[in-house]
Amino acid sequence: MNELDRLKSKIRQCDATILEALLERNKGIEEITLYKKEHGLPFFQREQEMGIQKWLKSETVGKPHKQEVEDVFFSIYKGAKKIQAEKLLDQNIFLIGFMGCGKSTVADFLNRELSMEVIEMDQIIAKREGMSISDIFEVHGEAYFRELETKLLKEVGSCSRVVVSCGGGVAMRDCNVAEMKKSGCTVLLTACPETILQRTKDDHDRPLLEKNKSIEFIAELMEKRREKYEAAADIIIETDGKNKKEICEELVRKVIAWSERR
Ligand SMILES: Nc1ncnc2c1ncn2[C@@H]1O[C@H](COP(=O)(O)OP(=O)(O)OP(=O)(O)O)[C@@H](O)[C@H]1O
Ligand SMILES: O=C(O)C1=C[C@@H](O)[C@@H](O)[C@H](O)C1
Ligand SMILES: [Mg+2]
Repeated sequence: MNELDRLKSKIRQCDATILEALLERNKGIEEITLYKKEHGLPFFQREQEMGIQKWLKSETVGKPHKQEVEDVFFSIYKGAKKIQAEKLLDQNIFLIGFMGCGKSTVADFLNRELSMEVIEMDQIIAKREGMSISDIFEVHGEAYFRELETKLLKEVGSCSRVVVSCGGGVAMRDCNVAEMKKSGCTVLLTACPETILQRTKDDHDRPLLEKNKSIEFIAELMEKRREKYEAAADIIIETDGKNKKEICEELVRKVIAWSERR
């Protein structure tokens, strides 16, 4: 064996070692996820993740190719989140509910903690149309916007394991509800009018609320919508007084239970 072949063989040996360790690691992630699921333990442990990252930083101090090594580990950590998500959920998650109930917040958390892809319906529609939701309402009217929502939901049907942060009015149309139920679980987030007002009072991108920021208006619109929201929901989660981690823990548990009941 010449020198070059010997060096190449060393690299191949390293690859085999990395591969074996990675497969073993991934298996460990699956086992931990199942253990947590079976024993009702929390899925989201930010402190633990911070600890792992701290360990990595301390281990790579002064080592060659520090950044490259860290990049690989971050990719492994992200992959581990995906493995966790695959073990826990096997359908799309449609987050529905009144403006400000926390759909985008919950979607963002699931993206960060389980590496789940997020579809922000309002954002996608605004980008496609090249104008804000408020402008779409003003220029083309609400009916036009509602058609765009239905069209987008049909497209989402071909995705798997995505989190869809729906527009607040999506559940009002029966055809939308039927579309969501074809590929996933509909999760209704609720909050009382006082909480909604508190959460939305400083924003200006909700045309239906813009000139109506009062408990009375919110309570009335919420009441008008309640029946439709509840009929559309596979799962309901009350969000008042809960933080996003608590809501997402509840969400994952309830989606698993719903999925097992089916
Ligand atoms: N559980 C919560 N506790 C405290 N604040 C929250 C919670 N959930 C969301 N918020 C805050 O409330 C505001 C509205 O939340 P968010 O944008 O997620 O609502 P949304 O349901 O996506 O609204 P929209 O239907 O208008 O898109 C944000 O400022 C967010 O940080
Ligand atoms: O509740 C609603 O009807 C709406 C909620 C927002 O997400 C936007 O989709 C739009 O402002 C309409
Ligand atoms: Mg939102």
